[in-house]
Amino acid sequence: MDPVKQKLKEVGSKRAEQLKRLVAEHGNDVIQEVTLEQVISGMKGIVALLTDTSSLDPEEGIRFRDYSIPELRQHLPKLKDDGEPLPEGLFYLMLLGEIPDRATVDFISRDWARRAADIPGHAFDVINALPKSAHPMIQFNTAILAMSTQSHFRKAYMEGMDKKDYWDPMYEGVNDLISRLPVIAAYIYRRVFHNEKYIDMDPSLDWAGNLAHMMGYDSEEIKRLMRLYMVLHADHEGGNVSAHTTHLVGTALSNPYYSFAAGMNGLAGPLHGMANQEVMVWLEQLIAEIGDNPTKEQIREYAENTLKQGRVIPGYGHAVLRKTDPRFTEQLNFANKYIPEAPLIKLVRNIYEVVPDVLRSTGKVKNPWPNVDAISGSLLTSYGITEHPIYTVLFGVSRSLGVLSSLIWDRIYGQPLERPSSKSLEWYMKKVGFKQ
Ligand SMILES: CC(=O)SCCNC(=O)CCNC(=O)[C@H](O)C(C)(C)COP(=O)(O)OP(=O)(O)OC[C@H]1O[C@@H](n2cnc3c(N)ncnc32)[C@H](O)[C@@H]1OP(=O)(O)O
Ligand SMILES: O=C([O-])CC(=O)C(=O)O
Repeated sequence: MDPVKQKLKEVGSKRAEQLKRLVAEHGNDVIQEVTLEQVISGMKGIVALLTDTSSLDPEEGIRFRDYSIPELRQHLPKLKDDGEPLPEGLFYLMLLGEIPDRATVDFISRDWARRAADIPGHAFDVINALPKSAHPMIQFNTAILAMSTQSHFRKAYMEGMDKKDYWDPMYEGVNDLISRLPVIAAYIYRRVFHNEKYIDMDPSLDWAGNLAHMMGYDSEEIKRLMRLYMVLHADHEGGNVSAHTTHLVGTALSNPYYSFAAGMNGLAGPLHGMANQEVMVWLEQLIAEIGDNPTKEQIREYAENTLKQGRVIPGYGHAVLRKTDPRFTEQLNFANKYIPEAPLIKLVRNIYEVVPDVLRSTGKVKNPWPNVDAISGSLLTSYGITEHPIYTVLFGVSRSLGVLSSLIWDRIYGQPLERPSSKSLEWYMKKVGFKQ
């Protein structure tokens, strides 16, 4: 048996038992009070989900199974000592709660390369049936759904599998799906932006290195950047739109392809993953209007104008974070180390000095600081990956690591159908004694 799966079986059965006991012994304990405002403001701050893969602190940012990003970069296996951690290792950490050794990471790389070779031809046919002008996220999601014809989970369910074993076909499907996403993403990229000049997978490469290779980038620098990108975007606890949606749809026992496609539809929204493309549109407009070397005063004016038009400044603000996103900082450190003079990076740095003040002065923005999307596109563009519409697809490839390892755990825990209650405005008014 696959050693990762074997280990998961041992760890999983113990934790599933613990959860059962916890609910049996403490099911009626009160854990939180909820205000009307929390409900109406998008359930912010309401603890309502069980997710082990990562947790988010408003001040400190993300921790993957208790490891901060700098700690991950220190401890996860790398191809070279001065390189970036391999995303395969992060997948293992999120799935199993411990740092893998290099041999285990190599096993996952090889396993994914093997699985990626079996993508059904119709996944490419449905992409080809779409106009090239269809946004890459439309093409990406269509292909994900098309691949669900191969779902182990659906097959096992139809054959009447005992529900305590659901995690097993879910594990298989999740690994198939993760392994294939770089191939699909690169195919869409080459189709839309490089005249359909496709590049075959190199099964000797790691998962992220292969993505760079299939997109047409074989330099070590871009592979390193891709590994960093894939690690940083992988997870952000369970309440963000893509993770929550994947989980929600999964609770209906939809297969991993359906569940993940649902999450990706959320990622494609401009307030979530698509913000990485929106940032580039905002920057391009700024450059078109003012020039590529704007003063801080000009940036301030441009940002204020955006707000006057009733629009958001993309890449800034967050639903949970109340400080600069460490994923922004990590990318900025990377840029400062390798490409400090890149014009877009200079612009990002200048914007960082101006926009928080502009947002603070509105008096309503809860977090005026940059999030992950404020720099990711500028970094990719500075390395020559200039086609902005592909950025959310790259985010999606990375996000699969977190939300799909959580989906396996959902089935290990036997999480039931998610079904909160909804009430009318009249109900809320009555509940709090509101006088009309
Ligand atoms: C990977 C990710 O998903 S990271 C987030 C990516 N998204 C973006 O960068 C888009 C820009 N940012 C935003 O729109 C928001 O900050 C969000 C969607 C990320 C968070 O939204 P919320 O939790 O509702 O933010 P918050 O509670 O601070 O909102 C309060 C007000 O400030 C506004 N606001 C928040 N951020 C911004 C911003 N960057 N620019 C302008 N206004 C903003 C909100 O629109 C809201 O206005 P309203 O009361 O008139 O409706
Ligand atoms: O946490 C959130 O709501 C959004 C976010 O940054 C992410 O999903 O990466």
